[in-house]
Amino acid sequence: MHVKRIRLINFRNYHTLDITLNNKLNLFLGNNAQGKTNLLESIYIASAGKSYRTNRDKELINLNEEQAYIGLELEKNNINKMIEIKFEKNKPKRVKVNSVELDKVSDIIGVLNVVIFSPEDLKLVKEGPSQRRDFLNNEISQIKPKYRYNINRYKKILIQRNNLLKIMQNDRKKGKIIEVWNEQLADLGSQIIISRIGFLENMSIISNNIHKKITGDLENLSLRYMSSLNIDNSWNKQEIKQKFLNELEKNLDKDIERGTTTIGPHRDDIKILIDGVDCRVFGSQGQQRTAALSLKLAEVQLIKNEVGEYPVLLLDDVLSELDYNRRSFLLSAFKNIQTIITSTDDIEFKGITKNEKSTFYINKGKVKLKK
Ligand SMILES: Nc1ncnc2c1ncn2[C@@H]1O[C@H](COP(=O)(O)OP(=O)(O)OP(=O)(O)O)[C@@H](O)[C@H]1O
Repeated sequence: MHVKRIRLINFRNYHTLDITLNNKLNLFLGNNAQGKTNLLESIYIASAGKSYRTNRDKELINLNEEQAYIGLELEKNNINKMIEIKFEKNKPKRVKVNSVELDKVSDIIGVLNVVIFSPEDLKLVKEGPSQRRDFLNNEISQIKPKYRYNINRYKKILIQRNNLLKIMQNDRKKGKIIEVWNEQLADLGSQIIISRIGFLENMSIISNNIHKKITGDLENLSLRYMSSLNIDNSWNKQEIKQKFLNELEKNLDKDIERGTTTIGPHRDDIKILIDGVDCRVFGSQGQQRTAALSLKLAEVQLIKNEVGEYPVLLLDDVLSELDYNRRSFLLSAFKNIQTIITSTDDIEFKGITKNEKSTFYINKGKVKLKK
């Protein structure tokens, strides 16, 4: 799939933008704070329905304006599609696909698949568990819309259960309804865990293949789902659900005392192992970055396997963060994928014809194509 055209009106520091992209490589060059990341963000929003930088849509509207617009034309499976998103201050955003308004913004997920890679992602291995959970949630949602639904429902029920736990701190009798929340949490939670374990099994094989190529066959990468429920990863849904219910009951006193649910998929993590050793604890900084790169690239392959087409790859100023070997690998691995790269400095690409590359200059929210 590829993005053909992007139109922006009053989006962040863009007043009006209308550009046609190359099917292969697009390089956006500009100094700091000119609008490079803003442009990638607009493509990401057309894919996910929301930004990865902020939850407040009004920040996306130009500071001096009341409304903003993202219009994106794409081709997927040889069919043209048009995504349009309108933002208005103090109103929910509206999303249209081929001129038909969607009931729910999240229904946009899956129309355009993108993988975004920024310097922050290189910290995926090093950072705390919430980053890795976000990674799982975002990636699985792109492939399985039902997963997104389950996660959203789970989060809502978790909030209700936690509110009840706080009420129970003063009056335990008021907690009769907790069993209803436990049942729903365990039902959705077990589905979420099953999806994550399945996803990681695939991801482990693909990311290891990539990791071996980057390291010249020197290292083996593997991934393991680490559940706070102490389950065996081979268990079926019913077994996980029963264990979750038992653990919720067992931990009730602790949960009431803390006013929060202390176990469940919202507390789980991924262990990233190099040659069987936990890379987060024992890996060098270089190994952690390579592992993160392997995971991100595996995501691209996984989407291709599930959706049948490669996603669009967005590289936000990430090339300057990689050494020569990793950079060459990244660029050669995905020659046939539409790639949109931002950078402050010009980048030399080998083996790419003139027609396969477009270079744009960004200056204060204005974009010019290099002739
Ligand atoms: N809602 C908004 N209205 C107007 N300007 C905005 C808005 N949001 C962000 N900006 C401005 O957009 C500019 C460009 O931001 P962007 O993050 O795209 O920079 P960049 O080109 O990627 O720079 P860097 O190389 O430093 O990452 C910033 O100066 C920022 O103040």
